[in-house]
Amino acid sequence: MASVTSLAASVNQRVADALSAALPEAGSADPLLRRSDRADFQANGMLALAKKLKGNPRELAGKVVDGLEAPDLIKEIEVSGPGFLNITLTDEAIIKTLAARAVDDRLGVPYAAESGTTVIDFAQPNVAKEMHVGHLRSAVIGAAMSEILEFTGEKVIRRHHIGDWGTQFGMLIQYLIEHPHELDHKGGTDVEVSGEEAISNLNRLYKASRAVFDSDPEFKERARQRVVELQAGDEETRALWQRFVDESKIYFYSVFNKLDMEIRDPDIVGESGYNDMLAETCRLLEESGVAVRSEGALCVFFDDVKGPDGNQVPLIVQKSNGGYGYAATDLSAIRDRVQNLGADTLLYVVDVRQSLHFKMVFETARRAGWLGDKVEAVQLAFGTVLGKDGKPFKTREGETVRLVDLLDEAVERATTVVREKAGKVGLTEAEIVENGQYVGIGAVKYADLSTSAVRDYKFDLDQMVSLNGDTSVYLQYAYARVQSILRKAGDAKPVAHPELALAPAERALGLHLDQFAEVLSEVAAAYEPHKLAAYLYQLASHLTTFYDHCQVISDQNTTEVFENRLFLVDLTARTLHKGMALLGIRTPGRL
Ligand SMILES: NC(=[NH2+])NCCC[C@H](N)C(=O)O
Repeated sequence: MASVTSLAASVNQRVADALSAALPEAGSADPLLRRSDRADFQANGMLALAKKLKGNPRELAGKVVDGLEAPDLIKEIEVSGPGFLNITLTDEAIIKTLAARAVDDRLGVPYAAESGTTVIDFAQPNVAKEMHVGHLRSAVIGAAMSEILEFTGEKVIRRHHIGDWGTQFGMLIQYLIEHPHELDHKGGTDVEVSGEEAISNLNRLYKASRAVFDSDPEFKERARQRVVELQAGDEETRALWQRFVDESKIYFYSVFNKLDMEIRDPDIVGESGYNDMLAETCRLLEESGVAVRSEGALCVFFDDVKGPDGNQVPLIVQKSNGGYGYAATDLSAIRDRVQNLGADTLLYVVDVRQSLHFKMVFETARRAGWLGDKVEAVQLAFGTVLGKDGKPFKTREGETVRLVDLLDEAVERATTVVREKAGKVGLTEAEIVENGQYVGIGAVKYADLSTSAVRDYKFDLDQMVSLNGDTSVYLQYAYARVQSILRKAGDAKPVAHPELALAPAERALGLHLDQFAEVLSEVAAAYEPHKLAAYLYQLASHLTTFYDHCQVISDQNTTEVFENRLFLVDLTARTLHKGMALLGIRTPGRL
């Protein structure tokens, strides 16, 4: 696998060389190269540099032009405005670079120069509870980030920090002890249980136990005692707890399956997985003085975290009754992930409403020395999913919307859209059903991934499955259209012909294709998958313009033009496919 130097990087290097030759005292100044409308690229670096060295920017730019020798790469370079450089590349350089990208499925994307181990915490629903849209966001964004990081060479360890511990389990387990057959499935233990059955079982049990808990003080007390036994590792209690976890996993897997997402069992390490570390975590914090006792509770204080009354609001790692909460678990998880899993980066894909929690947890871990001086802890925070009306997403009855219902509806709408066009392509019923799934689930994922994560976004199915605009189905159709051209081309192979003169639409498409690697490395570095979505959308738009101006299959074309255009659309299809796959979205060949 050869990693390919992008056109932008090549040009940048040549301009930088010419710049330091023209002005040795400039050292290794950055030419600040950008894509431009006026030419292919514009370099703005001469302005700042001339200002710094008290020279004339146009003069300096002129010297750079005179000293630049790159006939293979640069067709035209001129000084413009107050001292910009407008740079136009040769057609040959564009096609040659793309040909180098096309050799294998890495598409010339290099492995990151500095890669390490990232432990990514995402897709973390709660046991015995229905999944909601917030869990969708974490799953979709986290899965995409994992794939992207892995593709750029990072070692990625996935952790699904499911909520499987805490006081409500005392209530559930105690209820199950008193009503032993409530979780049973008709037909014995080895019947196949569906996700639907599993969640309805759990919902029923939750409601029933809650009712007793609220009305019967003695039950409440027994439930409290049960938590203690659970946390102390009592065998019978543990076994019953395990049944809740197993039943929930059946449900989680069915939802993830619907989402066309693979979640591996060993990667599910819930809150309970850190139980044995909690006491030690607290002891270390207390001994080092990072945490102090305050009214019986073990607390960490922060100068800049204050409540409305002006008093500091601490992070509570152990409650005054001795119980450990969410923070103690997260701190223990950090110790595990750094010390045992060797993480250099801890990435948390969690709702922005938990930002204060993570800020305090990270700071505590830092004070305790658990992050060393090189481990980075980052929350990739996402905003709230809103309804069409812009208000938090609820049913008309004011309840949280069930994730599965949403997904089913998305697939249903998408299937209608697919069916309307199916005749033209000659899809079979089975293909319509399959494509409906790919389009519906893709639509939900793409809507989530195409806006900056931290912003709230509106869950609007009509918009999501629209054929026009920034939607996954638009991209999927673009992909399918290329596949149809490639099928029509029959045995003809895509061949790059660097000697050809390119039409403007070909150049624009080509230059955009070449940016794939750079976009990916940006996305990986800044944890911004929406930039990959934007890139792919622009790619599809360039493709559309290309179709409008350049026919691939036409009597007017020479064999070389035909093969070269085939080459361009084929590389576009492969780039779309790869990019969409990284986002977790399928690209059917016929749509
Ligand atoms: N390490 C973590 N705290 N991860 C986030 C867990 C999210 C939590 N289960 C929730 O549903 O809100």
